[in-house]
Amino acid sequence: MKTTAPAISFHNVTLGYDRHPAVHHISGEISRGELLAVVGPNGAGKSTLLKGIVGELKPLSGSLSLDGLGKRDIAYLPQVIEIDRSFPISVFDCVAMGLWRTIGAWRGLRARDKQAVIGALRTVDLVELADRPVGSLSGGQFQRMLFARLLLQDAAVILLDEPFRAVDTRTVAELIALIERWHREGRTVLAALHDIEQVRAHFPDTLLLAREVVAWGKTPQVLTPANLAKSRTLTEAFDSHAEICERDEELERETA
Ligand SMILES: Nc1ncnc2c1ncn2[C@@H]1O[C@H](COP(=O)(O)OP(=O)(O)OP(=O)(O)O)[C@@H](O)[C@H]1O
Repeated sequence: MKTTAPAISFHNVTLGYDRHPAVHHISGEISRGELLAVVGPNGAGKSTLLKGIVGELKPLSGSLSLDGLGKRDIAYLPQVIEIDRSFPISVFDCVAMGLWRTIGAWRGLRARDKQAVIGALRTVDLVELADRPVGSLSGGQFQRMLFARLLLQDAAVILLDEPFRAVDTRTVAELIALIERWHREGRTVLAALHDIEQVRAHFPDTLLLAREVVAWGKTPQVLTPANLAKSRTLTEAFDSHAEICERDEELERETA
């Protein structure tokens, strides 16, 4: 049973594209301060769920609520492949964008804002590269830069989509330390991940998805061999058959 106030509540929510559900009938709550891994095979709907929370996708049915939180309280890191790395901007300026919420889009940076940017760059060990264009960074450096920007965003809820993709082991350890710091600070952190051992080691709670919820709760109880096998079977079955949501069809027949 959850003891703390929810940060995000799902009410039988279905999310998808062009009216085709990608993840459906999700109900449940994510508590404030939770460190939750969202796990599932390719195509299970992990990114779709995060996009639903951040408001990039409107529910096809059902609803989700951010209890007492606004969109501005959410920081979202999409998958690296969705980010345009050719944007002509320096590492410093890109990280400074994390301050947008506090200083507004058009005001210049004050001395203390610049110090905050340098501090965030120092945390991720990128001060030396502050003047470089973002396009010249390696995959791991680029991801560290995005984490520095998240640090400055100071958000209550942080959503990370595959944050360790194309990142070396040392950087992964540093980024996990930052995630654990956010957790200690009482922020709600969700990360879509595929490395099960990483999840077991660092994430107390897990939501296992396969186009629907397979299991949701304490990580050791969720990541059982039986649940993992079920998630693979369900995702494959959904991918090969379902164009439309069968449960919705049944409901329509019942209520017709
Ligand atoms: N923009 C889109 N338009 C149409 N279908 C999409 C779109 N994005 C995702 N999908 C489909 O929605 C389903 C869920 O995709 P999603 O990206 O959420 O899964 P995932 O669990 O994040 O997968 P991965 O581990 O491969 O990143 C997939 O069948 C995918 O093809």
